Amino acid sequence: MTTTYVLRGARPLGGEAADVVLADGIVHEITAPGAAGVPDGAVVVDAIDHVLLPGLVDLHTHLREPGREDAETVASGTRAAAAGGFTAVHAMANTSPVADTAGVVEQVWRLGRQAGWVDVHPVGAVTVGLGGDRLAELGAMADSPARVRVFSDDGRCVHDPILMRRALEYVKAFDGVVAQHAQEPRLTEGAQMNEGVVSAEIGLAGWPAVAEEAIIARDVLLAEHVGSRLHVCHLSTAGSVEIVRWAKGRGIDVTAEVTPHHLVLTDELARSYDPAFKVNPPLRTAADVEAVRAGLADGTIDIVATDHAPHTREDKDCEWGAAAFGMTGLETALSVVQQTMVDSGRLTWADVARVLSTTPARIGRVDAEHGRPIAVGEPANLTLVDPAARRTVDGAAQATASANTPFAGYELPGRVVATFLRGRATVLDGAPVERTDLAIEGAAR
Ligand SMILES: NC(=O)N[C@@H](CC(=O)O)C(=O)O
Ligand SMILES: [Zn+2]
Ligand SMILES: [Zn+2]
Repeated sequence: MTTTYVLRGARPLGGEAADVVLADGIVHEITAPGAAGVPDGAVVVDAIDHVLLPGLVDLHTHLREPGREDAETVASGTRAAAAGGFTAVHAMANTSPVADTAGVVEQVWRLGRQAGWVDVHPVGAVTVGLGGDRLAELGAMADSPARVRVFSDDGRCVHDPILMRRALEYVKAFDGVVAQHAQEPRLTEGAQMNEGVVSAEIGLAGWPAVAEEAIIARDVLLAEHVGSRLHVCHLSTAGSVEIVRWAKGRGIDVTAEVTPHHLVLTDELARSYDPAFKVNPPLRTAADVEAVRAGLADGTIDIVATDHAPHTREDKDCEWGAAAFGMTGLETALSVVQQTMVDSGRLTWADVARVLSTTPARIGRVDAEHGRPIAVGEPANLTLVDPAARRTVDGAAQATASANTPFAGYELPGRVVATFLRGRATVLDGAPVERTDLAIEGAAR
């Protein structure tokens, strides 16, 4: 038996207040505020002035299992995801072994089900071992119980144009998408940060914007040529926004994501030589930050994806040059979007639902369950947010197993009060709810 929840006075998509009743895994009833009855045993959640969103969907998460369980596991990463308001994540393929076979993607998918925090949708590698020279068994991964629809060599760029072309052609058969990590490898050899004034002044090898833009330009043309769909991972430069805008104007089937960190942080932070700010693609300039915000506001950039990239202390607490690229993001994403886009008036909460739930669910083809309208009969995958709350980020206090947040010590707006996965609370009163029903739910499925 699942608990019934009465969300008293919530504002679906930031609109008019309502009572929203969750029962039997679905949205059971939506009434005027204060009007919903409370059945025996139901839990009433004070949701006055809280925004109710469809559960967030991350198209770009690194869960590190198998292989780097010292940095994150499927269980710890998905617990962090629930704490951040997510109900589904797409787990990137750059694990060890690489998720390039039906066996590995099925393993990750099963670990996600066992953990039960969010729905885990494995991303399949495009090439064997991310090696960039042979296509992986894309069809077998698509046909596996994990039903893979997103394919990516993320961490590496699918550089060979003939392989990229074949991948784009191949995934059409099962309505898949290739998610490209756009990084021209020759132009970025040894690169440590954005190429520009700051890299020149502090003497770190630079990574030019054109290394990203050249690949995006090539790939949108390839996608047009073969009539396939393309997704651009973690777009980070003003020029990339222009290329995607041009491609969409031409009718090319391309979607693009921006990370929370590229919406707010700049390469000025590298002056600290703090590897917390070392990430791929690198933090760019203030002009790029403004361009990606404008691109997200006008719909050129379709979604926000976290690129949650946990790393151990050994891999991060060292000198800049030796440190790993990447930052955690699941537990700060919504707050950063609120601060940069909602509180500044550039997006409404309905837009936030679109860029963090509805559209990522559609791109990843998980939209039968996730990113649904908040309406009676729909699956109760929901996130309740208190936008008036403020909190100071403490890396050590987060649910992720790694502490490499770039936002340590930042005061951010908004707090995830509750997350519901098929009507079950994974987060309540802002804290993850440990499952007591594992055996029962496992059997029921
Ligand atoms: N973003 C990063 O800096 N690192 C990612 C890889 C990637 O997303 O390219 C990682 O796996 O650590
Ligand atoms: Zn990447
Ligand atoms: Zn990534």
